[in-house]
Amino acid sequence: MLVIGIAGGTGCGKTTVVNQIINELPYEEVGVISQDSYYCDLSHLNYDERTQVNFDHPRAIDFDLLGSHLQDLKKGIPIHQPVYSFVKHNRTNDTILTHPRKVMIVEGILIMTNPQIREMFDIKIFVHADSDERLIRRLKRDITERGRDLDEVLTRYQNTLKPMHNQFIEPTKEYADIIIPNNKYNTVAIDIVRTIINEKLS
Ligand SMILES: Nc1ncnc2c1ncn2[C@@H]1O[C@H](COP(=O)(O)OP(=O)(O)O)[C@@H](O)[C@H]1O
Ligand SMILES: O=c1ccn([C@@H]2O[C@H](COP(=O)(O)O)[C@@H](O)[C@H]2O)c(=O)[nH]1
Repeated sequence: MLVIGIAGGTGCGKTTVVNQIINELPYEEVGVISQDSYYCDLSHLNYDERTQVNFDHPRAIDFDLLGSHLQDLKKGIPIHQPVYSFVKHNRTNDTILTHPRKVMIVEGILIMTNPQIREMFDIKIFVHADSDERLIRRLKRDITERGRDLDEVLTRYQNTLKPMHNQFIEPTKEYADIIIPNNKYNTVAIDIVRTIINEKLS
């Protein structure tokens, strides 16, 4: 199994890049794991308390569960990937049965901050977009798709997103084998990654 880690700040385009990569690749050969599925279970907190959580700090992620799921997949064992609700700020009761594939892509802002998880990646990719571009994209996405308003996104950006990005996420760029500039759609970089995957699959 080839495990590819794709990191980068919020709104840089990780999910979009993953979808572009797997588009046109054989469905049964490639699987995706999202770090968002591994936000810690916050059922012990009420909704208002959950809105105050710093979701951009590594401790927000259940890396133990992510690590054991990756180990299982490497051994050929299917996993039940949790499903997260950004509207409720919590894990749902649903899971997605995720089968091991020849290529597994793991994407998320903090996946390269954890040394054990980092070591599991055969290829490490960092997607870069400038912070103003990321903020604009996040504003549009969170308002249309994640039930937020302008004030929520800007307050969270100032209080946690920006400082956590600078402290934890941006420094993981140094671990990357490939950095994809993504201020604009980057079809050349996508083609290169797809070629690498196709070589593995052939
Ligand atoms: N290169 C790009 N140019 C313009 N908009 C983009 C680009 N890549 C992604 N987007 C848009 O930005 C938003 C955030 O992208 P997404 O892939 O969800 O980022 P991430 O997963 O890194 O948070 C989405 O609405 C997406 O359509
Ligand atoms: O309940 C939550 C959990 C996370 N977030 C924010 O999500 C982003 C990470 O997702 P991307 O798709 O990479 O943008 C992170 O910046 C958290 O702040 C949230 O808003 N609510």
